[in-house]
Amino acid sequence: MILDLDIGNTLSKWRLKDAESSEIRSRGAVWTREEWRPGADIPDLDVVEAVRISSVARAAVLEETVALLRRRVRHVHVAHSTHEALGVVNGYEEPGRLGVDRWMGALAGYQLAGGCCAVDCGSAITIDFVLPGGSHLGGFIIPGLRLMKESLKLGTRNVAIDPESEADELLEPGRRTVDAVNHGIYMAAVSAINRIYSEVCDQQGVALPMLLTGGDARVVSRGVQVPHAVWPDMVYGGLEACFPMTFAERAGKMSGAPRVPEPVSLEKIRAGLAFSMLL
Ligand SMILES: Nc1ncnc2c1ncn2[C@@H]1O[C@H](COP(=O)(O)OP(=O)(O)O)[C@@H](O)[C@H]1O
Ligand SMILES: CC(C)(COP(=O)(O)O)[C@@H](O)C(=O)NCCC(=O)O
Ligand SMILES: [K+]
Repeated sequence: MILDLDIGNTLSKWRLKDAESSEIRSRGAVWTREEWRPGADIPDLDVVEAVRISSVARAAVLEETVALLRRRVRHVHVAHSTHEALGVVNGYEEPGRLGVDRWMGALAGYQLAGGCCAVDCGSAITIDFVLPGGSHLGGFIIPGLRLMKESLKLGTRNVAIDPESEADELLEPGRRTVDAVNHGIYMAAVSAINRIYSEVCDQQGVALPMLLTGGDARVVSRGVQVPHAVWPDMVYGGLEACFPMTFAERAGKMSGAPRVPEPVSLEKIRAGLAFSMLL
């Protein structure tokens, strides 16, 4: 089995992938913390022959995790943000400082769709752009839904947005604090994504397919008007592309990759932008 680990600021996600069949056998998530203690929510390492890790947690968390895994598993691969990989050139002045989850998402998006806009809705919402030739432009970082809510300190932190709620409801004015906050942060997130996408496509003169991932991707997806696909395993897709192990991976296949969404024309994007400026 291959153990893929995506350690975020909030949650450490894992999945076990069969090295022979490329099937995903199990998956889970635990709160990101200093140590991995064996327990019901942690995979059994006895069946693991290789690990691939993307981590944006504090260095100590990664070091502890890697030290523990190296005692039990032969192959441990840790992803890093580099100047160039798989045809993508990192847009950061200091490439190593780009969050490796963003880099994995950008690489996966490029491998799937060519140029793309990769959006990761986790603790932070990150919006990264890669042009069709492989040039990563950099991106945007805003607080994620939960962080925005906590920063208001209005006592609404424990009332999460119902992931099943419809965008229409979430975009109405709230008539209680908790709704005013939930609808406000939702509007902030989806309007930022819509606007940033249009601005950058306009600047670059290209309509890019958008891919969405992260813990809040599904609910955010409902409010994003830009045609897009939700790809929960996008960060894992970057790990697969960087460290291919299975037959399917060596052939360039990434698990759970969606169909590439067809972007609307650049003219439409520009018309939408011009219209929003007039209001
Ligand atoms: N079951 C869940 N447990 C915790 N957070 C969840 C859950 N479902 C959705 N979320 C949302 O997803 C976010 C975490 O998403 P994730 O992509 O794992 O973030 P990160 O990579 O920063 O750890 C939380 O901030 C929260 O808003
Ligand atoms: C921006 C992030 C905090 C997002 O992390 P996440 O929400 O996935 O936990 C992470 O990618 C990070 O720590 N990046 C380093 C700074 C940068 O990318 O510029
Ligand atoms: K994120």
